[in-house]
Parts: sequence; structure tokens; C-alpha cells
Amino acid sequence: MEETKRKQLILERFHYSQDQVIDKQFNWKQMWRLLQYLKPYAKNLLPLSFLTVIISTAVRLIIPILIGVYTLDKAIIEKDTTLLLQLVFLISGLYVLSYVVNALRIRWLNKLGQNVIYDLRKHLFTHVQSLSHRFFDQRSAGSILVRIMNDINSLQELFTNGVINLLTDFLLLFATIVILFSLNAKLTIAIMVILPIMFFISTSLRQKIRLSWQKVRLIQAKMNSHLNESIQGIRVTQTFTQENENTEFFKELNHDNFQTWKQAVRKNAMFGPIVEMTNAVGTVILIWYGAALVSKGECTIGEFVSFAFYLGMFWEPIGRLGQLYNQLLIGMASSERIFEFLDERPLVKEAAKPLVPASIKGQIDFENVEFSYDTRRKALNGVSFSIQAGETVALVGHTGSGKTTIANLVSRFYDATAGVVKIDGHKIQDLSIAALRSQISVVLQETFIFSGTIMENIRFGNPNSSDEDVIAAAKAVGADSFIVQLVNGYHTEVEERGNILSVGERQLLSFARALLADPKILILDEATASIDTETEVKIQQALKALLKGRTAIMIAHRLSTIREADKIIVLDHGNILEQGNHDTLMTRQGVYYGLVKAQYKMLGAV
Ligand SMILES: Nc1ncnc2c1ncn2[C@@H]1O[C@H](COP(=O)(O)OP(=O)(O)OP(=O)(O)O)[C@@H](O)[C@H]1O
Repeated sequence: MEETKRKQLILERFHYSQDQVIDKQFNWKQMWRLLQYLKPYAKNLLPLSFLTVIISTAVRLIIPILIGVYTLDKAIIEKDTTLLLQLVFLISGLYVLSYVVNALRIRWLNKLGQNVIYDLRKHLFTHVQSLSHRFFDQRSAGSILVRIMNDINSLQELFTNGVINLLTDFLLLFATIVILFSLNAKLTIAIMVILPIMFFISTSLRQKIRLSWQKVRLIQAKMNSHLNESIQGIRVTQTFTQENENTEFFKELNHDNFQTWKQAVRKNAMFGPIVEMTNAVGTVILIWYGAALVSKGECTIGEFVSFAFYLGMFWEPIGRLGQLYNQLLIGMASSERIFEFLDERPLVKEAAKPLVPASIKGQIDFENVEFSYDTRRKALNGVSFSIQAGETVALVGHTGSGKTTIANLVSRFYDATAGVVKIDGHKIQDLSIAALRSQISVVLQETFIFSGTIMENIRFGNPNSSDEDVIAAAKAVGADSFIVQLVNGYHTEVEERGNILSVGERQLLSFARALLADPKILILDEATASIDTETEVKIQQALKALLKGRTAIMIAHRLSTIREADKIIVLDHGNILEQGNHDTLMTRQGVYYGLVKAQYKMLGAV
């Protein structure tokens, strides 16, 4: 009992939201939108692929008539050797043509499919990159990743084979029915009797198979989420010795995956024999009734043989169309999820005629600015202040008081809900977003290091800078001394998130990156919080170099780092309580004075 309860607790602990709907009703509008991605290929790959489809289908349809009606009835039975020879050549030639056309068909279709997937993925990625911060606030990285990778992959099959096969199959089916009827209408009707039975069995079985594969995919999505979290959080897991719980949950998932997969495969395996059985029934009817018709003289031997060939061709698309239908429904769900992202518009919009100033001086004005991330709480509550170009301003206040929010509004990651934010006297919304952001650098406490070399990571600040510029920037902020000690110096590879570097070293790299960008406005969000006292002294010096001639907004919890700021703004619950320089605020003996005293007391106690 205890054990069951424990297992239950583990299962409840790892809860993963399910934003995966695997299949959806067929929707023409959506299909039409998907087909638009074929447009760029409307003049080359698409018509070429169609042509190969039509030629290969036509060749397949001609051969049985040539074998049955002409070779058997005309050449063999009537002993016409010249005709027989001609037919042998013709049929061989057609087989060669069919081989060549099929090879081209596969090649062009795959190329077409791959091109469409490439375009769609590029479109989606470019679009997602242009979206505002709010979009990323509301979604996990995993769910975005799944759409760009898995959902697009599931459309791949639809585009490479699905769309054209669908056409080929309809063409084949229609043509075979017409030929079967024209060869012998009575025999065709007799065989078609089993069609509804076959249709009923295959549709219901197909649906069951589809549902089983859905289950497999859902479990696999859960496994992905769990794996992602386990690897990202491995340090925390090991610290709290939670490996066994993790393993146990994984074991459950793995077991479920195995079981559902087995069930799906079992159902899948039933489909083939069922189609074959109906095929066999059809053949029995063909032989029994066909033979009667031949003996009555209502059908020739050749027609009978051709008929048998076409009958085989008739079942083939029927079996495949069911599978294609499933693929189509999966594609509908995936494309719906992809289009949902593509329809997201950036909340921070470029002005119709954006101002592109030659350079920004760096004056910042907030006039009665209000902002809320959601409808429930206000993060800024009518905030007004002015920062002159070149000034250093520090924002202080307790956790959640709105410091980072101010920085976010200056970079225009969000737009104020009310009030006005101005840069150099222009409303921030009137400026070109790219021009604005090219003049702003943000250094966060949690610096992001990309995989690549140290050199490349610093150069991220200004892709056009030379190696010498990068090294000069690193020297200016005091990062050079630790970089040259690394195995390959500036060419040392750092993995994603820069795990081989200490937090302080990563911070120095981001300072160098910011310096290289040479921004007019610099935002340092808790930038010196994770640095030891010795490094801090170094950084304070580096900061002086970094801040020279720029407007700076510093967000700091350690008040010792902001004494020299031109202005200190004290925030509380989205309101400004005080503003002034260190000396003025200390003389006033208000909130700032209290914060400084409290911090000294705490440090003194340590
Ligand atoms: N992306 C977000 N979505 C919703 N609410 C948010 C978001 N970011 C911040 N908030 C909320 O807005 C308020 C202000 O947050 P902000 O990050 O500006 O505080 P802060 O003063 O920088 O805090 P800290 O010193 O802890 O970094 C907080 O109540 C916070 O919970």
C-alpha cells in the first residue's frame, strides 16, 4: 500500500501539460493555406512531378491491355509472330520508360517536399524570432521547439508523398474503374459487391490504428518533456538525491511507451491481411464468374487476363488512400499548431514611418508610465523620471518593485500600457526598433553564452569587429587576463550556456560584448551581483570605462556599487518613492537611507 502511494506521489509530481492534439478534422481552408507553400515551385518542380506522375500512371495502365487483349488474343491465339515481336519490343520499351520516369518522379517529389519543408521551417523560425517577449513569457521553450521540429516533420511525409500520391491514387482508381467497366461490366459489378465490406472493415480498423499511434506519440511527447527537464535540472536532482524518483517516473513512461507501441503495431499488422483477404475474395469471384463468362463466350481469355491485372491495380490505391487520409489528419493538427504561431503578431510594432536617427544621444524620459504584464497586477504605477544623456542612474527597491520592467520598456521589449516613454525627446514608438536596439546593450545577471568560441561570443556585440577590437574590449573590462589562461585562449570553445566558465567570468564576457557594441544606452541588470569583492573592484574600474559617454541604467541590490550614480531612483510596488543622488538621499534619511543602513548592518553582522 505504502509503495503504491509513493508511486502515485511520484506520478503526480511530474505533471506535463498536453498541448498536443494529434489529429484534426480535414479543413479545406487550412489545406489551401498549406498548398500555398508549393507556389514557388509552380513553374518547375511541381509541373515536372505531375508530368512524371501522369506518364508513370499511363504506362502502368497501358501494359495490361497490351499483354491481355493484344499479346494473348491477337498475337498468340491468332499466331501473328510479327505482332508478337512488335509487342515484346513495345512492352519492354514501356517498362524502361516506366523505370526512368519513376526514378525521376521519386527524385523530384522528394526535392519538392524537402524544399517546402525547408521554406516552412525557415518561415516559422524567422517569424518566431520576430515575436515580442510576451509570446515567450507564455510558452515553454520545449513547446516552441516541438512545433518547429516535430510538427514540421510530420508535414514532411504529407508533402513528399502524400499530396502527389493522393492525386496518383485518385487518377489510378478512376482510370482502373473505367477500364474494368469497359473490359467487362458484368464481371466488374460482381466484384464490386465486396467493396462496401472492404471499405467498412478498413475504415474502422484504420481509425483504431490511428488512435493507437496517437497514444504512442502522446507518451513520447511526455518522455521528451521529462528528458529535457531531467537533463537541464540534473544538478538540482543530484543535490537533492532525487535520481531514484526520476528513474522511477521514467521507467513508468518507458513501460507505457513500450506497451502502447506493441498494441499499435499489433493493430497495424492486421491491416495488410484484411486487404489481402478481400483481394483474395475478389480473385475467387473473378476466377469463378470470369471462367463462366469465358466459357459462355462473353469474355475473351485476353480480356480475362487484363482484367486480373487491373483488379490488382484497383486494390492498391484503395489500401493506400486510407493511410493517406490518416496522414492528412495528422497533418491538419500539425499545420493548425504551426499556423497558430504564424498568426501571432508581434505586440511591439514598428511605426508606419519609423524615425531612424543618425545617432541617439541617450536621453530617457518616463511620463506617467503604467505597465502590467497581466490584467491582475500593475508592475508600474504612473512612473515619471528623466535621465539626461550620459548620466548614470541606479534603480533600487525590493524584489518585484518594477526595476527590470523599467529596463524592459527602455529596450521596447514591451510597450507601456499608459503614459509615454521618450528617447531623445521622441516617443519610443516612433523610432525604428532596430535603430533603437542597436544603440542599447543589456547586461543581465544571468548572462547568456552561445556555443562557439570566446572570440565569437564577444563578437556577438558587433559582428563587424576585428579580432583586435574584440581583444581590446576584453582588456578594457579586465576579461583578458582569464581568457589568455584558457587552453586555447580566445579560441576556446564554450558549450551552450558557457558551463565551463564561472558566473563572474561569464559576466566579464558580457561586459566585453556590451563594450564592443558601443551602445549609447547601457542597462546593467544586477550585473555585479554574482562577483566576489576582489573582482568587483576590478569591475568597478571596468565599469568606469564602460559607462564613459553613455547613459546607464544600473539595477543593483548591492547598494555599495551605486554610490557614484548621478541619480538613484527608489521604487516600491511600481511607484517611485524617492529620487536624488546618494548624498541627497542619505541626508533626507528616507527609504534609501533605511536600505543602506540595513545593508551595512547585515554586512557588519557577517
Ligand atoms: N514576464 C512577466 N510576466 C508576468 N509578470 C511579470 C513578468 N515579469 C515580472 N513580472 C511581475 O512584475 C512585477 C515587477 O517585476 P520586475 O521584474 O520589474 O521586478 P524587479 O524589481 O526587477 O525584481 P527583482 O529585483 O527581483 O529582479 C513583479 O510583481 C513580477 O512578478
